[in-house]
Amino acid sequence: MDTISSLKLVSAQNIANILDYSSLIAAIEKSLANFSHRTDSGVNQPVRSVVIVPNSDGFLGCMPVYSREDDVLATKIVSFFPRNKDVPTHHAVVLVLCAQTGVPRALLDGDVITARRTAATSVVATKHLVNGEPKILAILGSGVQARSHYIALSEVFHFKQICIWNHRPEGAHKLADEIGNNCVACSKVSEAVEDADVIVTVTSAKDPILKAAWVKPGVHINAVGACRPDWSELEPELVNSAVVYVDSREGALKESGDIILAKAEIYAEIGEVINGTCEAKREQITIFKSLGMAIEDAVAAKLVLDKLTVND
Ligand SMILES: NC(=O)c1ccc[n+]([C@@H]2O[C@H](COP(=O)([O-])OP(=O)(O)OC[C@H]3O[C@@H](n4cnc5c(N)ncnc54)[C@H](O)[C@@H]3O)[C@@H](O)[C@H]2O)c1
Ligand SMILES: O=C(O)[C@@H]1CCCCN1
Repeated sequence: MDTISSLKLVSAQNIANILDYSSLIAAIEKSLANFSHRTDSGVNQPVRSVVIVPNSDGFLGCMPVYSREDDVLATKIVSFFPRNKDVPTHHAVVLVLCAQTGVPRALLDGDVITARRTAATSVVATKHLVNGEPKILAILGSGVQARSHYIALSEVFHFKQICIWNHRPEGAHKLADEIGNNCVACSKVSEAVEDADVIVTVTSAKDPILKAAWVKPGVHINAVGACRPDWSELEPELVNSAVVYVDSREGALKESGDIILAKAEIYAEIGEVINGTCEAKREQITIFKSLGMAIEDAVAAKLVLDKLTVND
């Protein structure tokens, strides 16, 4: 048997056409809840293993997972080279294997999956943690995740205004032009976030860009960048003034500089809020620290493969 010739290959374009946010958000919400059941979950997901590539700031992450409920066995391989200029900074593939035999079944482009499942995860966290009906969204960063977060959050919430800041102002202006008339590019982070009900940090910053003094009481923050233990996007005072939620406690304690450097207390996993075992403290400043989990990629890949099978 030739493993390669029997693999189904699924392109980015194909995935972009069929992976809709409404199904994805529902699937991600279920998987986050299931993951946080731990011993009863039937999810076997080690913390991502990371290989550092010296002198490039780059790294390679391997993200395997098995989920009994989803009947899926998969692994994502993702690289992140933040200094890339002519090619994107992130590249990924998702390999799905038969959960009964281990036979490799499909290899999917991982770029669209990563962009959409990360944004869908932030949507789920925002739904559970935002205080009231959010009207103003601030996005810090103007790359791939900034775009997917704008699209995914706008599917669920109706923002009157969107404020974009980027460390290179031309990036913020370009994204603001793409989004249109209820969107402004801001030259300072403080200006972008001062009235925001929801803030998304999606930068490659290694040092804090967002400060406690700039945000409103009760704001909800999705902190999506800074995935290394010595990188952070949030000032420690901000992290320690908030109620901190994470995707995975083990992942956050190993990888999140925002939490490790601030010596912050993790209140709950977002799955524990969905399961009703921990409270959503909506009136306080809430931070959802997202590092990204293999289960998110696996359920997204499964959605794609299920839709392809139906259409075959
Ligand atoms: N939590 C998750 O599941 C998950 C998944 C994918 C990506 N990410 C992270 O989200 C972040 C954004 O990813 P992306 O795919 O949009 O990347 P991208 O390269 O498309 O965009 C990066 C953005 O950060 C800005 N930036 C670069 N250096 C900066 C600096 N020193 N200070 C401030 N801003 C800077 C760039 O101008 C750009 O707007 C990255 O940190 C990435 O690793 C997280
Ligand atoms: O979960 C992910 O896919 C990403 C990869 C890059 C670093 C942060 N997390």
